[in-house]
Amino acid sequence: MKHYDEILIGSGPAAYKMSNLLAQTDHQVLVIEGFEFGGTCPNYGCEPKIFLEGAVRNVLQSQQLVGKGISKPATLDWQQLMQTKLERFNPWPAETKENIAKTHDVESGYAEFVDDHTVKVNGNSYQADHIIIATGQTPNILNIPGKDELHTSFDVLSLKKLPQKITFIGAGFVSLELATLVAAAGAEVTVIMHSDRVLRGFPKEESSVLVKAMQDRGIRFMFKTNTQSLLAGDDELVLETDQGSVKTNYVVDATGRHPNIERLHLERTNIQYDRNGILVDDHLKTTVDGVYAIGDVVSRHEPKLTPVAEFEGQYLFNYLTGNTQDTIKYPTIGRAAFTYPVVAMAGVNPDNVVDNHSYQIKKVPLKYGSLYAGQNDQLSHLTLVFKNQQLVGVSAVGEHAADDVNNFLPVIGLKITGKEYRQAVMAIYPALADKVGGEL
Ligand SMILES: Cc1cc2nc3c(=O)[nH]c(=O)nc-3n(C[C@H](O)[C@H](O)[C@H](O)COP(=O)(O)OP(=O)(O)OC[C@H]3O[C@@H](n4cnc5c(N)ncnc54)[C@H](O)[C@@H]3O)c2cc1C
Ligand SMILES: NC(=O)c1ccc[n+]([C@@H]2O[C@H](COP(=O)([O-])OP(=O)(O)OC[C@H]3O[C@@H](n4cnc5c(N)ncnc54)[C@H](O)[C@@H]3O)[C@@H](O)[C@H]2O)c1
Repeated sequence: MKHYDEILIGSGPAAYKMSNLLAQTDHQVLVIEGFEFGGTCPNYGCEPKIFLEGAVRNVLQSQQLVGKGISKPATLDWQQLMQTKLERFNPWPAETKENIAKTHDVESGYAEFVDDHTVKVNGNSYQADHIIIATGQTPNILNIPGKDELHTSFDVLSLKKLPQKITFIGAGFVSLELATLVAAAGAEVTVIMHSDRVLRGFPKEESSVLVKAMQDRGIRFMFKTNTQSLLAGDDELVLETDQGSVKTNYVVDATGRHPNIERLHLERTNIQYDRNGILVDDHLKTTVDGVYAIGDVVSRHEPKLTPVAEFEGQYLFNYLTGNTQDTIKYPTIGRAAFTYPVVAMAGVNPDNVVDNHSYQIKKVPLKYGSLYAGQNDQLSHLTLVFKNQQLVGVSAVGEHAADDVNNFLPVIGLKITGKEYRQAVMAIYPALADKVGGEL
């Protein structure tokens, strides 16, 4: 049986980061990928999503400026946009595989464990000093009658012809981002959620601004609604809910994602997991010596995002090659829903600040600045959370909310004061970052 230094199971951002770092060593490495090389983010996640969002944002911005300098708003040609997207993204998995194969052995196929230290793929068994599980997550599918008719984000991001009526179940990142895209392209969109709010984990105020803006563009929200079945009608689908039926042409299940562990056959091993993923210690080691887990498949509190997956890939490389013995420590993590407007945050959520004299919350409307007013952006605002005068949280809603939050991140992560920031940095004016020094 062939023995490697490292076996990487999966080739998404977590494993790809490690694979690239290991390529600079003399380690013998095997990378096993069951589906598209490169994983979720570049093939059917962040990257195609933000690519499509580029045109969508232009269209929505132009609509916002009608009567304020633009006489005719732009319109979106979904088929043309999708064709452009497919031409760019279709070659990526093969190119990624080719790139990995320059320095490592590769297997296309789903890996499974035979025992604690043996992995099998395509009928071949392998062992390694270190086996790294980086298998990510996959969309949930509701267990309702008609579930075979449900689509996922994967389908939407390659949808060649836009259905007239599209319904999303769930109101998290995936649902609201994709609803923004297809609604801008002309689909009639309904978002159904079982709770009374969208984007759990983000501040209520910013999330409510987003819902109002989406409703103003004609997107329908059904709160506190439970989906019961999806039935084929005469010429439409009928989604039955406890609040009545919804006639639609296409239904997207966006009720969350779960760790990709079924195919690994962990029951043949002592590797433990829970519903959030594989259990690891502070060195990302599983409950079996020599076996590690990184990326979205890990059970942890930190959000399941590409930069977090890559950070773990980098950390584990450093740990396994003896560059560090430290336990993993996560930096301040920013996150955003790329809706229109964008909702973004990092650090302490103002909703979680209990009445405590050491905290101060500052609200900063942005619509008065010429940069925002020139785009007729009436919604943008920032919320800053200070603890004993130190910035510990920032959230924002607006067209530029992701960059606005990014601009404040170093202040939180490096724990610097406003005085230290202003002494060290003078940002370009007028631009997004120019407000950081002034607001601290
Ligand atoms: C629609 C969408 C939009 C997103 N947008 C953003 C965003 O804007 N910003 C952001 O930070 N994050 C975003 N994410 C999340 C981001 O894609 C993930 O956090 C990231 O891809 C995680 O990387 P990973 O390497 O852990 O897993 P993945 O990228 O999921 O890669 C895991 C790989 O393992 C493979 N695999 C699974 N089981 C096996 C097996 N048994 N054997 C071999 N291979 C296997 C899979 O096929 C897959 O290729 C988005 C996700 C989605 C779905
Ligand atoms: N911009 C980004 O960074 C980005 C974008 C997309 C995905 N992601 C990553 O992918 C993960 C998954 O995103 P997601 O949107 O699929 O999940 P999510 O957990 O963000 O949202 C799931 C939604 O489905 C609802 N829901 C759950 N069960 C339901 C049920 N039975 N019926 C109706 N509604 C139900 C939840 O209340 C929630 O609104 C995110 O947590 C994030 O880590 C990130």
